Amino acid sequence: MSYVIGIDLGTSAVKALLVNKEGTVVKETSKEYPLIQEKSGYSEQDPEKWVKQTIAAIKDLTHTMKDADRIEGMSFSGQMHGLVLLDENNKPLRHAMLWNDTRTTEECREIEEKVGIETLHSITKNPALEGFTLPKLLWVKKNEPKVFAKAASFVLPKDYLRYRLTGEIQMEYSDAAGTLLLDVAEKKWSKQICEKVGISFELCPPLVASHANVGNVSEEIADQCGLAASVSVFAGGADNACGAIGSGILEDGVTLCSTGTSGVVLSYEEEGTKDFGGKVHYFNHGEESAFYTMGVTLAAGYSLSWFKDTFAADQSFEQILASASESPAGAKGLIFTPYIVGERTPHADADIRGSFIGMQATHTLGDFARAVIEGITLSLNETVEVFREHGKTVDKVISIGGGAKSELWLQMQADVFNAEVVKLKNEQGPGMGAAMLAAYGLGWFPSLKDCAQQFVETSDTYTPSSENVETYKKLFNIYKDVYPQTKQINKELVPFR
Ligand SMILES: Nc1ncnc2c1ncn2[C@@H]1O[C@H](COP(=O)(O)OP(=O)(O)O)[C@@H](O)[C@H]1O
Ligand SMILES: O=C(CO)[C@@H](O)[C@H](O)COP(=O)(O)O
Repeated sequence: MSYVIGIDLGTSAVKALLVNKEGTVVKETSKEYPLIQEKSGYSEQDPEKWVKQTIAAIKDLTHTMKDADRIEGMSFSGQMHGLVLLDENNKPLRHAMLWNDTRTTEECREIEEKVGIETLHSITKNPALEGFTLPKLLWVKKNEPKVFAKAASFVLPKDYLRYRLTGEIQMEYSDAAGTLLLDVAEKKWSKQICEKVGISFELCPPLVASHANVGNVSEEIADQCGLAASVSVFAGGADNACGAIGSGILEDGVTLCSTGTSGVVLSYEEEGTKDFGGKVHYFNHGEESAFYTMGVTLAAGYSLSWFKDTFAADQSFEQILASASESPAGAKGLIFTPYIVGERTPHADADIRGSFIGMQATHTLGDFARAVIEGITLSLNETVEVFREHGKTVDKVISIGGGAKSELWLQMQADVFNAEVVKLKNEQGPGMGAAMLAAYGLGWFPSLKDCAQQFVETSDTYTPSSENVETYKKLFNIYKDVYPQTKQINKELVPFR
């Protein structure tokens, strides 16, 4: 039997899936790495750790295999937007600045001023947001001029990882869309934006399609990973594009909800010409010539991990979720807003911070845990609401990411979104999407849709409970009030951080 490997370079860990030609996940593994947060708003990672942990993960997959020489292809899914700035020898000049690093508010305003909000929107389809790559390039240029002077190119996290495995530098469209330098509809780097903001066009790497064969694993890496050097490497995609592919979101009508470190609600778009007024992101899909829109909650799983690490470090996620399930819908009047690193959708605000509202002496750890999960889900519902306001039907949601391991959370998503929520056999949609790009790139299937028919398998469906739907409708209205009520207070708290 032949195999492909799908690598998902997430924010909390790299996950590797070994998938056979029938679409069965034969083996999976994950290896963690830390976030580096030196100041409030800063979020970085060491690219060398991504490489080291990915090699260890692939080794985990291959070391007990007798037929590792039957692994034919490999592809990648990666956390989006992170700036990996490279010198002329393709060596990183500094740690990567990640998608949840929000230090670049000033640079966002500078982009708006120099490019013009309308021009920026017509070319990139998106507003200037702190998480995107261009503001990070400008921040380094301004604050670390000696580092920037040595820059020869920039790539995104999974592109750097792929470079280290193959020796070839490229970026593909679905991730390039999140840089704020791509003409999304034309699929080419925007000379106009580069010139207006003073970034050399030469820094932008060559662009390829997600399923493009970009080379082979180098002999040295193949040796370290227990692979044959003939393994073909395919470019891969942004984690959310890959999550969509791995969940079969390849046509209009089904919505994706991903609860990883970030939280995402995503919907397929055939064309790149619709206008959501910049309220949600609009990016190129990993399927050629397709697009998607999505809203992002910056700290989804991250809010739960923060809560666990800070208040219940001795408990597993399963134990925390079990105590949350003992608390009723509405957590006895306790509301949490997940703005612990600022927010993106629908409030692009780097200064906002989270709140627990309504604490009372009878609240238990379980009530707090429930409020955290509810707050994250209510935040994701703000994107569902934007989609519905723009005429999209949201009645079936495929749920992936770490949060989809929990039945309580899946049922809560059904109740809050008032939609059917479907769990896949494997919650690792992005890794599966990467494996599918390799399978399609190898020519195993005539299209990604054909591949999805074979590879994407659903398991359970969660239907909304009418009683909880009513409770969450009321709670959602109260939740939406917390942002405007705490915005100014948080601005005044900035100097204390
Ligand atoms: N058993 C569980 N139930 C619910 N959530 C979980 C569970 N295990 C992990 N998580 C959440 O999943 C998140 C990680 O999801 P993952 O999709 O792996 O993220 P990423 O791709 O960003 O690395 C963690 O932040 C954690 O909050
Ligand atoms: O910034 C975004 C999307 O715009 C995030 O969704 C990142 O792509 C990180 O994803 P996870 O590590 O949470 O999967």
